[in-house]
Amino acid sequence: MPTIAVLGGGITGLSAAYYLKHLQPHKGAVILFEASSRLGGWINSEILRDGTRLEIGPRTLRATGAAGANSLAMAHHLGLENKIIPVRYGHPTTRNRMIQVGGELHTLPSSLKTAFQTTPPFSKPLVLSLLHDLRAAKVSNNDESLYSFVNRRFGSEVADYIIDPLTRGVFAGNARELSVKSLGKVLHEYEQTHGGVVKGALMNLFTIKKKDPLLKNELVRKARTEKWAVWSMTSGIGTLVDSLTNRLILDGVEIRKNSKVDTIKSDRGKMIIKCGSEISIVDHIISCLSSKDMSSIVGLNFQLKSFLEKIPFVTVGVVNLVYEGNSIVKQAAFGYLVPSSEPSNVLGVIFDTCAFPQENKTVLTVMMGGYWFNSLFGYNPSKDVLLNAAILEVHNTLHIKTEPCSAKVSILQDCIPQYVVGHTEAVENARQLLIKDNVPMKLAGNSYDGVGVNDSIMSARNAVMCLQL
Ligand SMILES: Cc1cc2nc3c(=O)[nH]c(=O)nc-3n(C[C@H](O)[C@H](O)[C@H](O)COP(=O)(O)OP(=O)(O)OC[C@H]3O[C@@H](n4cnc5c(N)ncnc54)[C@H](O)[C@@H]3O)c2cc1C
Ligand SMILES: C=Cc1c2[nH]c(c1C)Cc1[nH]c(c(CCC(=O)O)c1C)Cc1[nH]c(c(C)c1CCC(=O)O)Cc1[nH]c(c(C)c1C=C)C2
Repeated sequence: MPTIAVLGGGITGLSAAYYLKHLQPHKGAVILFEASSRLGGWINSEILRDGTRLEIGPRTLRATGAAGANSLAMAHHLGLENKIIPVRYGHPTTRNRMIQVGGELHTLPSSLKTAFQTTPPFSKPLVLSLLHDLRAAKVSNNDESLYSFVNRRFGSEVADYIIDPLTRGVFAGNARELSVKSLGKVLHEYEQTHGGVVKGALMNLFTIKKKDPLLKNELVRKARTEKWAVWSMTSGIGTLVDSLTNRLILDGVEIRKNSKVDTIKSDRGKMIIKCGSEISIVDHIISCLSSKDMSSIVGLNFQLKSFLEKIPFVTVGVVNLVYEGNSIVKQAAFGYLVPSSEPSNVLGVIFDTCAFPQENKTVLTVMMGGYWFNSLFGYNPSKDVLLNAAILEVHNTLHIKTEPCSAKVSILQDCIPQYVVGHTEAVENARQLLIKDNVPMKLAGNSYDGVGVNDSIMSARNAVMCLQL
């Protein structure tokens, strides 16, 4: 029976081990290596002594799309449905997403009605940007930056006030450097195939779509019927990690914590893993490490290393602020994002307790830095600098004068990979190289096929599906 090693105990690694046992299902040994003493990677739900729940990493999973359905199906199989808290379309956090321009908060248009109105900071109704796209000439290219694509097709206001802040609110990144082909694949395809985004979207209406087989899943159907937009769990996203871990233990997966893989190499169809003084020889590896960590362990395979090294990462400062009382923030909203044109060190602020209320507490999360982290805060800022910046931000923008009753500051070093122009090809080249050299290894995780939790789980599933055992 072949032995499979899963590298990394973040959500991708845990999901890969889960799919090995439940999708294929693999009868041989599965060993999971995790460098640290805890599982979950960037997923980090914390419960304070007074019971207040904080999320330092991800806080919601999208319920929509194929990857959204896939995660829900996994949650269903893990028996988590009673612990899920959905946020339905129509809830203020799905309608009210704000941006800060000139120090003022503005709600982004979120309905057909508001798209026909002129709402500041826009100088004209958003619907006119669709006409801009219909009139804009097609430019044939293989990839370009998200900003330049949107600026060309929809105009500068959509690029500056929607795409720029949204790129900060998902990638903590710079829309002028990130790839439209990787992040807006469909938009890029519509222009290349149909000459424009609106034209492509209209053509798409007439194509027959395959029914997603996951729609048979009870929880997926419930989410569709009840119009869930996003979801979390009663004790936070960490519950997914705990539940997966328990399942893997029952499935007989060998979980090795505190086991940092130092090097891996391929030798006559096997993979050799060096971890401290221990050597393990396995038949296949599913790497669920970030490309950055992976590049430091691939040893002599310089070509693979050079592909992996080219994917940049950004650091995010996360400050969770807790206040006594429920009426600290006046606006009922998801939160707000700050476009890069604003003179601010803040990327955005999430109003956590608006989506997921907690008894007599208001929780806000201020996210800072990202692509601009080092230029704003230097290489080793003290946590006090970030805390003070966060308190000043909510004081100035949300007019919160009271002191938080507790706060948590985290500096998440190199936490979000940046899919820069050319990313899709670089990933494809890295995967092809492994196939060409007969290296029995798959690459999964948020460095390659999407940065969300859903994408990570889906990439684990795809890696397992591609295994030929
Ligand atoms: C601040 C923040 C907010 C986010 N918000 C959301 C959100 O709201 N919704 C959403 O869907 N997504 C969100 N994300 C993204 C999501 O958290 C990540 O995409 C996802 O957690 C990545 O999981 P992963 O398993 O691929 O990687 P990781 O979590 O990075 O896991 C990799 C694991 O590998 C281990 N490791 C590293 N090197 C080695 C080694 N040499 N040997 C063994 N183990 C090693 C690490 O310790 C780690 O546990 C957010 C991310 C951040 C940082
Ligand atoms: C301000 C910085 C950040 C905020 N969230 C993140 C950063 C860097 C990280 C992040 N947020 C989401 C994802 C997953 C995306 C996915 O593929 O599912 C990641 C990596 C979720 C998300 N955040 C926003 C949107 C529109 C989404 C997509 C899912 C959804 O519709 O909810 C916007 C947003 N992010 C932040 C704020 C303050 C904000 C909008 C007001 C914080």
